[in-house]
Amino acid sequence: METPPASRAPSLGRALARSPGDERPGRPPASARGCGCKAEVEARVLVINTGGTISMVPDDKGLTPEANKLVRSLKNMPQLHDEAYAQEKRLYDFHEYPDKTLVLPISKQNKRIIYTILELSPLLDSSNMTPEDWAKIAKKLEEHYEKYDGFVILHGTDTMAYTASALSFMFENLGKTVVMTGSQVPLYELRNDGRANLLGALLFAGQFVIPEVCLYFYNKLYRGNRVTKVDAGSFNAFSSPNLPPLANAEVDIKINWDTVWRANTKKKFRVHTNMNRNVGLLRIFPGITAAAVKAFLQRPIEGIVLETYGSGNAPNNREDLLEELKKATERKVVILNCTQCLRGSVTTVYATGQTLADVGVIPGGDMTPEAALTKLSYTLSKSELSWEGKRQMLSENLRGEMTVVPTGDKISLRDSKFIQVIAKSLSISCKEELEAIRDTLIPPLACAAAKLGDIDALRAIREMGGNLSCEDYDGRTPLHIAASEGHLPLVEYLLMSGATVYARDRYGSTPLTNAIQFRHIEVINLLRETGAHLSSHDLENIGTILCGLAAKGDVDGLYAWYQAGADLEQTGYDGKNPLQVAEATGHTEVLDFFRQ
Ligand SMILES: NC(=O)C[C@H](N)C(=O)O
Repeated sequence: METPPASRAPSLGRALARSPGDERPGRPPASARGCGCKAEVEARVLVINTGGTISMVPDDKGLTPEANKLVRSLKNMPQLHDEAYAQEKRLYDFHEYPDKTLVLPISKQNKRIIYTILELSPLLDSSNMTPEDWAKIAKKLEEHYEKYDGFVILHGTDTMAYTASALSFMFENLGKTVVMTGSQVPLYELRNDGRANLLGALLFAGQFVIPEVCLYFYNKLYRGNRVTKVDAGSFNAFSSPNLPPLANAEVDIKINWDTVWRANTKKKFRVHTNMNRNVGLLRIFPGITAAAVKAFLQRPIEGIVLETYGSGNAPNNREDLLEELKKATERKVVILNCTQCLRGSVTTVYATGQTLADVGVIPGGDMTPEAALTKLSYTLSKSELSWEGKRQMLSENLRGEMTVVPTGDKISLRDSKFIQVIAKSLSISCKEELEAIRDTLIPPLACAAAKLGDIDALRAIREMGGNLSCEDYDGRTPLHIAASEGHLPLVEYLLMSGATVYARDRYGSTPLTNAIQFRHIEVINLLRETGAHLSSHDLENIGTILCGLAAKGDVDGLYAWYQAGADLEQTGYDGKNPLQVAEATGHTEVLDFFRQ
């Protein structure tokens, strides 16, 4: 999956297009390899194992997940663990969970993915999963959110689409990559799909910032709340009928960055675990009785997903049925309309569909039943919202779970004068080449606009279809530049436009470390509010850095690190802390700062 054949000639698109937000650089050059020209970088991924076929073994009752077996087995699989590297770097000496930590062989992008596997207890066949288990997964991830660059959740395939959908709502303001995966055949069998699925999931979680709950299966990365299990007997078990995959991992990994969902927020990541369980799925069928519908809608039910025919149709000649639905909505039961079809959307083109809207049923667009049910459960648990507020929330696109047709005039790539002029002078007309030009020109343009603090220019770039999380040749994003320059309104605008606070440039800097470097306290505070934090990489040699600032009497520098969350009592290489250094060098302003 990782290595393209050497003989393939680079296309114009491949040569020009650099994926925005691509390839998190992770750590700075820790050691140079081979010729010394390419530095190896590390990323940390947390794997939460919940069970499923991937970790099952046969017993007298059939396949069941076996606890504590996965790490032991993976240690013997060279494709998934490089013991020589672990020994050389004394990985087990430094890690919080030495007996649960593994490391992948070096990837083609020169990344070392160090991963830790934590298991939930008991491991479950996913048919046994409940909303309490979703909450357990969410809390485990929240507990470790700041310590890892990305996350993988191992899960059974049977209800993976439900869990992926539920987690997509439960994770509010998600800024890091979460990839769910599993397998159809246990990883311990000779021929299985578990190894490839786990490897692919780790590579996505460790190398790219795709801030969504994704589902990786059979070489494809999907948006988790768009999938449904469609095949019980194939490795190709999932389908995302209404949204193309976020990425394909074929000879090359190709990420469809335009599709990646971004939280567009200044708020910090948090999990919402208290889902409402008084929800249900009701699939209508020819001849369904009003008594059955009435029974289904009885208290304590608070909301249902009504699975209707075609583009959202139900019989409009069945007064008895419509009466039950109307009575339920009058009792404030929320009814969300989804189609029984695998592909397509609920509309009101037919009179039979309009009738449902008339009795208060909310159109669910092209949501899968799994997404609709979990969205209902999430929305109904928002006790701060009124009934109307909940209905409103259900019709909004919260996590990319439904397709919203954009209103207003969006300037398309082809309409952009600037791109047209360039394309014309280069005699380019095909869509792929236009896109390649766009992706090449947008990073420097967006970074230049960020330097100038020009929000209008960035707005225009965004309207042209440009991604404001794009990186220039050094991996620097507009947010890095705006943070370095201290342009607070621009930082705010970028965050609200989905820019990631976790981007690292090729020198290992994040927008937060740039803001520290240039002492932009308000920017530091805003980035921290949005969830930016110092990682173990940023804190390498922190004691020595702080002592250096104390020795120079640089109070602003110390304050910037303090605001960013650094511990000012760290000691430098000689065992002294910044306060002791200030005392020794007689910097009274630093001493005053520490005494405050
Ligand atoms: N392939 C699988 O993982 C199926 C299994 N029954 C589960 O969902 O846990």
